Amino acid sequence: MTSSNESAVDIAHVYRGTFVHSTDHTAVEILEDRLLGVDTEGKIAFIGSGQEVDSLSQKWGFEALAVTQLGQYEFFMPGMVDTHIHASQYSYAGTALDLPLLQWLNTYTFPVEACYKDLEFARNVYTHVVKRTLRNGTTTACYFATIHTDASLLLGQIANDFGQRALVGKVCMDTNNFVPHYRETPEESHDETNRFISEMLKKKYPLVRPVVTPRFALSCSAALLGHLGEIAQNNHLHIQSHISETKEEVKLVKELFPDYDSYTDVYHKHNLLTDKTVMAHGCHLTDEELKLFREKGASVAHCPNSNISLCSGMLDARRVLNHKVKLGLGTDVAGGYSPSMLDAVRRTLDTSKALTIQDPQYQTLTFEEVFRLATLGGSQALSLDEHTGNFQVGKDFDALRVNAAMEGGPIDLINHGEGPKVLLEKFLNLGDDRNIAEVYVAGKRVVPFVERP
Ligand SMILES: O=c1[nH]c(=O)c2nc[nH]c2[nH]1
Ligand SMILES: [Zn+2]
Repeated sequence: MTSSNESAVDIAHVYRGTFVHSTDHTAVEILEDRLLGVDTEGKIAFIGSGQEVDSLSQKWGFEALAVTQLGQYEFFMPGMVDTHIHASQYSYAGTALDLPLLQWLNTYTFPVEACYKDLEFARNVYTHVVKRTLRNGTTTACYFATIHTDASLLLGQIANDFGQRALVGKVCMDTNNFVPHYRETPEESHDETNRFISEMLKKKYPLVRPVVTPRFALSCSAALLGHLGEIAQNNHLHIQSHISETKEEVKLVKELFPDYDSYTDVYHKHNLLTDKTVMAHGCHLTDEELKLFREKGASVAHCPNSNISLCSGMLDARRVLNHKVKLGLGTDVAGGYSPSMLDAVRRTLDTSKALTIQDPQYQTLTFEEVFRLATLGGSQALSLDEHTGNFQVGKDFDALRVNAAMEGGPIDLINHGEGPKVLLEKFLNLGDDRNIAEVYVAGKRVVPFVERP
């Protein structure tokens, strides 16, 4: 759909209908009867009123007849951002939730992760997790893989092939006394991280990047943490890890790193707390630690399903927001049993309500706020908000075409006259992948999947 037009860019697609998104000022902004144009690079070129279709088509050089019109119960929302998911744990998602974190790691997680030496095993699980998350509306995922470089590179390739925006981390761990066959030497971890980063960057994937991934302080020697901080700093890379998920873990970190002010300080002193760092959980962070997060621009990935499933704790998300610490949501498969960000939205609301039950004065998160955490908040938590997170001209078009009334879907009744805000609320609380008619990443339709030879 290109022709001579006033502007320098060519328009590839134009959509007309309702757009629902978040801004810094408004948790849910509803844009009704808008025209949104996507250029050939997949970026949002313009947003205008539907009434102005003729003047906009002249200005931008598209055929008014080629505009895609959304239906009455349809809307576009930004793609969701899963700020913390273990792709490698997807094989046992939905099982093994009967132990606390550290026993859970030793009993279920490490033995399974050790299997990713086998690239065919890895290919099968990684293909399923990328497809499942995309189908459920995750346009951006921040993945943990395993310690295996080649399998981690394969995850990057699969995300790229299916068109998902992703940060992919080769896990680093040189300490594991319980399952000693699943660990690296400090030298291996350092060298393989460098190889992982350089091979990943060589691919020049448009939407997939490496992320430096120390598993957590209990799995890494101080020397390894120091090396990883240096690698991240020298290459301006993202960093992900876990922090203060359980009280037992916090206590052990204190014993293992007695010379540090706090768990957060352990990462900070090793240059691992930056404005490109996302730390999962943070249930037991102190105010002092949250202040350090804020100062450094580091973010928290709230993983409520996992926090409840492993009985780790309940993150007080309101406190994190009050500290002005960037906050996103994570499924944390497989400590969290669901790969769907809609589940993360619901568990975030449940946790907030449980905190209100404990203290009626507690300011419960609203569904609008949680919608923002799942979209714009997540993009900010991953420092990707220049590219994605909402419908702002110049950002990539990462979007879900939601049909709240999809035939055969889980939402039976929409009352006469209910507007887009109610459709959004119903979708967040009742919807599933049947309501997600299409998924776009950087302007490209990635769901429904195109059958490949
Ligand atoms: O929920 C979690 N899942 C993990 O795999 C992990 N590793 C360290 N800490 C962790 N927490
Ligand atoms: Zn995790």
